[in-house]
Amino acid sequence: MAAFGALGAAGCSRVAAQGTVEGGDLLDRLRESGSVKIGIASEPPFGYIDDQGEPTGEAPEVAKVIFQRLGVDNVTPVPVEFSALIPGLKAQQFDVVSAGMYINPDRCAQVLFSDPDYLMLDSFIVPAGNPQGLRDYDDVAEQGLVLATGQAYAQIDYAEAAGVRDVLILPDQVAGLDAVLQGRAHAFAGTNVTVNGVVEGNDRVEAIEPFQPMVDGEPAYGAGGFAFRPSEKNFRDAFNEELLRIRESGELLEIVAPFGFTEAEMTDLTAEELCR
Ligand SMILES: CC1=N[C@H](C(=O)O)[C@@H](O)CN1
Repeated sequence: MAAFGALGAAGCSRVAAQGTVEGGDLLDRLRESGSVKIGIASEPPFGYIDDQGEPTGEAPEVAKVIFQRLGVDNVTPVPVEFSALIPGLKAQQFDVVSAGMYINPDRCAQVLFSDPDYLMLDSFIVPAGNPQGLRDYDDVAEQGLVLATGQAYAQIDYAEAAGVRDVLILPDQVAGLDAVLQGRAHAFAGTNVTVNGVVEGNDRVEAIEPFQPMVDGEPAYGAGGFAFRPSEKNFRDAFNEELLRIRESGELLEIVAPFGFTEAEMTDLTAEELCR
């Protein structure tokens, strides 16, 4: 049963049975409710729930600043597996994906992206001492080793492009650490900061030197941003305007530095370039 409300342009919005609000301009409705739902993937340091139960990480902290400036004070996290971020966005479970998702042509065919707020190299979790001497995906392919990575991660494409035949798909980096510790995979591939975060304090594993993944001889840039439903171009544009402001002023680096991001991870790349 749907009740019709007076939100947004007259007669354009309606409150559906589950209490979600549909129709009209999304940003207007978020301002009115004072709250926005962000999809996160429980992947420190990109997005996670801290010990106090609060959403934090590189992407949620950037989102908090931008939404405050857009007049939306409360950011409510919706944690899902990484592979459920785009389906969850499309199914209206949340309003924006705030998980540091890499911007690439496959994903651009499904969602709208902001410009990237960081650029990152890859790394692998390997047993301490890196017994196979791994430096990149080509080394894994040449030695016919098992490479684990996360479900729906861009790293699956990088591994396949290099000719890795045995890719073990796992829910996340914690499962990846277990797989390497138990010898089910020779390595786990992820972003440099994810991998370094998960090996910290464990002397049975290490992170290899960060490297630039290549696909068909070209660098596959790990540049992440925020994802929006294709119907929400106005919302994306308003968000992006604020993002570019803090990117240009340097405030972005101040927000993300506590999560291990440095000047080296700042970028001028655009979503348009990454979607090509
Ligand atoms: C932040 C992040 N980015 C990559 C991706 O977007 O596929 C994956 O490594 C999963 N986590």
